[in-house]
Amino acid sequence: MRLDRLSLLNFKNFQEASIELSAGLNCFVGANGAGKTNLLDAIHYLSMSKSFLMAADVYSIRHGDDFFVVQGDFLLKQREERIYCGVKKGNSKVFKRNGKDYEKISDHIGLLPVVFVSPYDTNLIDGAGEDRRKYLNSVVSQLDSGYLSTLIDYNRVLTQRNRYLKQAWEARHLDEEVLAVLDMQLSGLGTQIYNRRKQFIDELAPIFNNYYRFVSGGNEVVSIGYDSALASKSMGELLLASRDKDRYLQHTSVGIHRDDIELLIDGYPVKRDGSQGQQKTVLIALKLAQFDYISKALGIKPLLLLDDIFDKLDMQRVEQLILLVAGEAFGQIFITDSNKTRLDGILRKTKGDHRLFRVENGNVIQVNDEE
Ligand SMILES: Nc1ncnc2c1ncn2[C@@H]1O[C@H](COP(=O)(O)OP(=O)(O)OP(=O)(O)O)[C@@H](O)[C@H]1O
Repeated sequence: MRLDRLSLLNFKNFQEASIELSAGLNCFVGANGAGKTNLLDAIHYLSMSKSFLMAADVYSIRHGDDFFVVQGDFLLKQREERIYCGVKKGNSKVFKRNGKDYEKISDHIGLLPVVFVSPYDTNLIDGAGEDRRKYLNSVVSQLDSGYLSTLIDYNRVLTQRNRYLKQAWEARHLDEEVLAVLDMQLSGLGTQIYNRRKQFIDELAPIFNNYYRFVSGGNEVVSIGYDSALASKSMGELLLASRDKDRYLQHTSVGIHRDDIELLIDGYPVKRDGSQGQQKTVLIALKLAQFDYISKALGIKPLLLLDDIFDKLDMQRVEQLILLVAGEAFGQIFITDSNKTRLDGILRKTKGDHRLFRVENGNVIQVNDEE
């Protein structure tokens, strides 16, 4: 899979831009605030139908305008695919594949997978459990279209259960049978989600370790695990055991909406004991492992978006990463850096097709390597 052309209209700081991309490595160099991350976010839109920054769509409309359009011409399994995303203030988002509106935009997720490595990923380490669950949900839904609908159903039943607990508290009467029906539905959906997430993390773990070892030079040992109360008890047992507590709390205190990912370095939490460079290496290894996992599961190499990945890393780690990026293991890569010398270093090592672009105040210009 590859993106051949990216066109933007009123997207963030780009008034109008159209870029012909390399099938291999695409390097974007420019000063801070030039719009490099915005370009990667536009690509994220075409894959995931929303901003990587999770912001509302209207914030991606260029200041002073009232709509934006992002369009991409892809080649997927020898077929051309034109993806269009348009957002106008006050209207709902229009998302089209080859000129045809999607009935449900969520049906698009997984068609053109993407892996985004970003400085904003730090919330996967120092953020709340919710940030890590969002990450899990976003990755697994690219792998398995049924997962997203199961998750939507789970959240719907969870809302119903919480509403019922509140009503029962206010009415001073709880019908055990109503709760039992809700619990049964929630357990069935929750167990499916637990199994899918656990399978993903268990299979990701050895790949994650390998990438960490390669980039760090084997200086530390890391591990990743899925942290869930469902590991020791079934969801039905957990709901039953917390029924009294939930009545008083008026919400559901157990379930997969409380789960987390555990990241350790030499046996201790990365969040507490990892240095900034180690934390960054963990995030990069996690995302590269995700890339391998998705490639194998879907039989397509996702687009790899690498935003400012070298910051905070020592020379040895930077060199190892350059080896990875310049190699043949990944498909189409998009990499941003404010340091042109570093990008030149990567381009010199790259044997395959590549292009260098300069980004300046919302303009993108293709330049020759030696310029
Ligand atoms: N809706 C918008 N309309 C106009 N400009 C916007 C909008 N949203 C963000 N910007 C501008 O985009 C710029 C940030 O772009 P971006 O994050 O892509 O920079 P960058 O090149 O990646 O910089 P850095 O090297 O610092 O990471 C800022 O100048 C910001 O004001």
